[in-house]
Amino acid sequence: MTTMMLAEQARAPGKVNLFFAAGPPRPDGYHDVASLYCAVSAAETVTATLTRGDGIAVDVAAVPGSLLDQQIAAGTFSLDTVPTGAANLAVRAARAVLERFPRLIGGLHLRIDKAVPVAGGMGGGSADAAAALRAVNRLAARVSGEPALDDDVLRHLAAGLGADVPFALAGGAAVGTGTGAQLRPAAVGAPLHLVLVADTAGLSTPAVYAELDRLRAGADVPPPALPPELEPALARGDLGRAAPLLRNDLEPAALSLAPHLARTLALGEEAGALASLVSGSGPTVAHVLDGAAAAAALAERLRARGRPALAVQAP
Ligand SMILES: C[C@](O)(CO)[C@H](O)COP(=O)(O)OP(=O)(O)OC[C@H]1O[C@@H](n2ccc(N)nc2=O)[C@H](O)[C@@H]1O
Ligand SMILES: Nc1ncnc2c1ncn2[C@@H]1O[C@H](COP(=O)(O)OP(=O)(O)OP(=O)(O)O)[C@@H](O)[C@H]1O
Repeated sequence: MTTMMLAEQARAPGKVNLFFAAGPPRPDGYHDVASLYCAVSAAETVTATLTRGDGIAVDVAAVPGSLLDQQIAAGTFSLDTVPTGAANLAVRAARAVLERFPRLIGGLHLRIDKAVPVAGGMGGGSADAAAALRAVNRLAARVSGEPALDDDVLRHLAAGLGADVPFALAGGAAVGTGTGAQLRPAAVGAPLHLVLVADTAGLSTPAVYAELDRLRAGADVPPPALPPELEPALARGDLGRAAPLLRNDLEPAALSLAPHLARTLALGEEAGALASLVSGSGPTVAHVLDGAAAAAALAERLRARGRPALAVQAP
């Protein structure tokens, strides 16, 4: 007798924000942003399997050699801290899809193979949500015989799950406006070579935004916008021109909450990086290197000194 494994798998990338400007706080607690999102070659994988039960069970594992895996090996992170219940973004994503397939009976098992640091500013949870949307959509359609949700519906569900989830669904490079969920594709002429350096602790995204508001209290904050020259320079693959324009408004706030990040940022200058910046709300730091060999060498040197570090390509 053969058993048919009813499983579907999907991947979604972690991200860095090559440029990130945030406006003043809005009445709803969010901030309007201008974000140049760029996917990195460190990705999350979600495998959705149909079960006989009726709940959603979650198993989380670290991808061998990933930044997350290095953090676990260094003893600075434990997978036990990742929620496996309704607070997990992949579970929320799965639920959002299942609501659209009301006739489907059965439970779900989600296996999440994580590569991206947790609460690291790289949108790991958002990538899990995006991958779960796709995997559960395909599984539900297969099992129910109904048509799969189209991309417009998936994008709508993604926006309801978090500001970074639509980008995780789209991948590549994109400019995000509004809360970051409104996207248009951006051109990157030559992939960037980054070294990502993980930190010993995570930073809470709302806490970093709150610190930004505190640091800017009383100041006149301009509406968020990308420098006009940045996109054309990146599209041409002109890193010499683009690198000095890279900036993250959340970096001073992340540094205020985690002052030791100044040291991690300084590692880039010592290594001849073209730019170094905190990724999103931090604390992961991204160094932009001039080529794959330079990136691999820096990552190797940092790992030899016990720092979780990884050379990646973006996008
Ligand atoms: C820092 C970034 O990762 C940069 O891409 C994002 O702005 C954060 O995206 P995210 O984690 O998907 O954010 P959400 O889960 O939607 O929101 C978490 C919290 O971050 C703050 N938040 C988020 C996005 C935004 N444009 N303004 C905000 O003020 C709010 O306090 C919100 O309650
Ligand atoms: N699938 C998930 N993986 C990791 N954390 C999750 C997940 N679902 C929910 N969380 C919760 O969300 C918090 C932030 O996780 P996440 O790794 O997405 O942060 P982040 O990468 O800094 O987010 P962002 O860059 O979007 O601000 C975690 O501390 C955890 O409690």
